[in-house]
Amino acid sequence: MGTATQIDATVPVPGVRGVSLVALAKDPFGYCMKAARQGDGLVRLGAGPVRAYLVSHPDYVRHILVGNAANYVKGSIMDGIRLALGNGLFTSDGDFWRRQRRLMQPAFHTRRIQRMAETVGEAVDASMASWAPAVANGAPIDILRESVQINITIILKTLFGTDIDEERSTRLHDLTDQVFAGMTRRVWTFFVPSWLPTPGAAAYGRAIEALDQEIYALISARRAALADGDAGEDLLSALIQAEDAETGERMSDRQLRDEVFTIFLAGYESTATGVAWAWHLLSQHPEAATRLGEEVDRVLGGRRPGYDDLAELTYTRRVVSETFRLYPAFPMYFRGSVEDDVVGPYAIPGGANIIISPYATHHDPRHWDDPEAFDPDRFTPERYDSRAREAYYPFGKGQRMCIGEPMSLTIAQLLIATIAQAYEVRTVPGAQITGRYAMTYQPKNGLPVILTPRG
Ligand code: HEM
Repeated sequence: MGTATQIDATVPVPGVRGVSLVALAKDPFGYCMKAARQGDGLVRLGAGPVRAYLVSHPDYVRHILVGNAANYVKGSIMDGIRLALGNGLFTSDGDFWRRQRRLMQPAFHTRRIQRMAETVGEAVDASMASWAPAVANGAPIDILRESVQINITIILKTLFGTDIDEERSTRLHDLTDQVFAGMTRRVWTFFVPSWLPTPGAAAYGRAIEALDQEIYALISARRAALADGDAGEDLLSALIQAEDAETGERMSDRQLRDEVFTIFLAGYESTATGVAWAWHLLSQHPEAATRLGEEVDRVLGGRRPGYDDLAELTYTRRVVSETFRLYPAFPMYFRGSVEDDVVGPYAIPGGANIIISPYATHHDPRHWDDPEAFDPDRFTPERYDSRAREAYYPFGKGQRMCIGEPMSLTIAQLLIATIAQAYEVRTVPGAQITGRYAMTYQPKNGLPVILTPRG
């Protein structure tokens, strides 16, 4: 339980002004980002009885995620997400979450990530081979679609030890998109009266059920393989065998399903989208692409990058960091306050919905100079000072930080280095690129680029 705080602050949280509720209904993400520019990083959303707050000031974010984290649970906005993820690591709270995190953390150890680097190489090789005809003809390829294909291959191999054909991975991706769409619709329902029907509820239910069948089939195949003595180096085998150090307990089948569903959903589209946005940015900033190319040539001398090269690929890493600043894969995440609290000068009541937005912080000129500019050198040791660190949190903060961060950064760095080594990436003239929010922030209609082999 949170620490009860006497509210004696007198400053009411400012409400949103001059943005119509029609705008909220049409484009809730756009509404939230406009709202974030008002006030000083804590603003009350909606109107009437809605008790929802958008938080983007780094100090207030730190208070909620770190300083008084015990007062902020995942909250009721997550109810719609729980329909899909159940009581997995992303959605659970309290002692149950703590036990699961303790149980699962060892499965994300560095050795597994090192092994995963080989899988990254294989997946990107297969995709690059399939691009050859388009490259030869100067035809565009959709780098988002390709990045999704590569990342889904990596996560399935890492999670289940399974190679997967394109048809199945396309089916899994379609289902994931439907699940994300259902979650997104549910997330915004706290703005509307509870007696209104939620659009798309049946389709959401069907998508969860279909993805469930796929996940259960993959779990039972892995259980059978384990029973046959195939120890398996995959994440799922580690989760099946994980024992609580205090109680010796293992996870139930239902819990395994929730965790696997969570890792699958949290795990590939986020990284895939990030890598695709990186290529979009690089295609628009040839000077950055040239520096990247020079770095991979110098460090790798024509060899494929491996895990041990990552520390040397410092500019590549800065490109990844800057991409996740401009396009944090999860631009918003959610909490609910337990007791009344004081955040900065503001009174926040217990039972309120809280939206934390790294996207809003990362684009705020009060925290970043020229925030819309793509400038990887913001992340040089000289410039990435403590103020910038506070204002940067694509993977969260505090005890609920992303368990997959090292995995995701490794994949992103390796993919960007490998593609930079082989191609120059150019924009397609006339292509209009816009984003859309569907839990992750992704290009709306794909991301066409033209790849030219590097000399
Ligand atoms: C670009 C890639 C990714 C981004 C930006 C990202 C972002 C995040 C964020 C912001 C949170 C915290 C949410 C909160 O505080 O409510 C989180 C949690 C989580 N992420 Fe990621 N993530 C990424 C990739 C991954 C990958 C690759 C995996 C797994 C393989 C993963 C698994 C999880 C899990 C299980 C949690 C819940 C952790 C907990 O509450 O203990 N994520 N992620």
